[in-house]
Amino acid sequence: MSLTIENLKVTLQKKEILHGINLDAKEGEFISLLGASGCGKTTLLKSIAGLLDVQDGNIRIRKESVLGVAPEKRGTIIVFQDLRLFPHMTVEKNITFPMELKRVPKEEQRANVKKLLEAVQLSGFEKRKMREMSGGQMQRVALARALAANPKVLLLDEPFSGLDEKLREEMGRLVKELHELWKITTILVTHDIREALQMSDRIAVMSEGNVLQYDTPKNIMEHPANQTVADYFGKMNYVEGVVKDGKFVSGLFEAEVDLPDGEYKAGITWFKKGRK
Ligand SMILES: Nc1ncnc2c1ncn2[C@@H]1O[C@H](COP(=O)(O)OP(=O)(O)OP(=O)(O)O)[C@@H](O)[C@H]1O
Repeated sequence: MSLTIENLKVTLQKKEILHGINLDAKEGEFISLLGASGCGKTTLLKSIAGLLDVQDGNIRIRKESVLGVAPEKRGTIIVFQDLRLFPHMTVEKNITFPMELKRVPKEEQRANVKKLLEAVQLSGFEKRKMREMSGGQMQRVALARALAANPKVLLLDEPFSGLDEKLREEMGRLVKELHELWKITTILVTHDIREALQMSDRIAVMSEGNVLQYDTPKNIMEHPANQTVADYFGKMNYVEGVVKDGKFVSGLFEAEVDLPDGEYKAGITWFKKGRK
């Protein structure tokens, strides 16, 4: 469902952390919050979920303000980096937990678990104890549990950052696949520029409690709003692509260029011929 954040100000221990954030996500959009450590990404996510008090501004889900609505009644679910699963319980129990709270009938719970485990590619793992699962498998269970709550807005707070690069990419692909299928409005917090570019419809680049730019990956790459955004994206090593007829095309962004045809590597402000 759609999400609108209007002039949001949040103060923690007498220090203003968010200075008037404006952001909107259309129904089914995939948004990333990108920015240096401490810029307020988690604070924004927790505010949306109702885990922090808001001093000024508004948060609307499907046009209705959710300020004052208890976290469990907002229709938001956060998956944190530490996952917060119950290690002594089975996979099934972990996933049915939100359904128990909603008093979903047992039969329906079992059918849902089956469907969710299929979705996260863990069919047959119902009776396994959480502590017998690998890191990547736990991430999948956490995702299944989040989806079990049937959220209006799914909030992902760097859920893959503890994984090695290969697993991280795998999880990224899975989340994107699930998003394509279920179209749940999703906000992902990440430090990883490449992940944000690959996964998002739009990216909010944050710095020190403000949003510096909120736009599609393509527009941000082609027209960074200011030097801070350009420098931030400049840290990304490169993307690979092809120049044909004056146009550079890659999986991440496209740009008009005055270069001969061929394969190129590109940073935000440079192009280098060849793939080496
Ligand atoms: N409970 C709190 N009380 C006081 N200050 C806090 C609290 N939680 C976070 N902060 C401060 O708020 C600022 C933003 O923190 P936040 O966790 O939102 O940043 P972040 O962008 O998510 O960082 P990271 O990428 O490292 O997770 C930081 O300066 C942090 O020290």
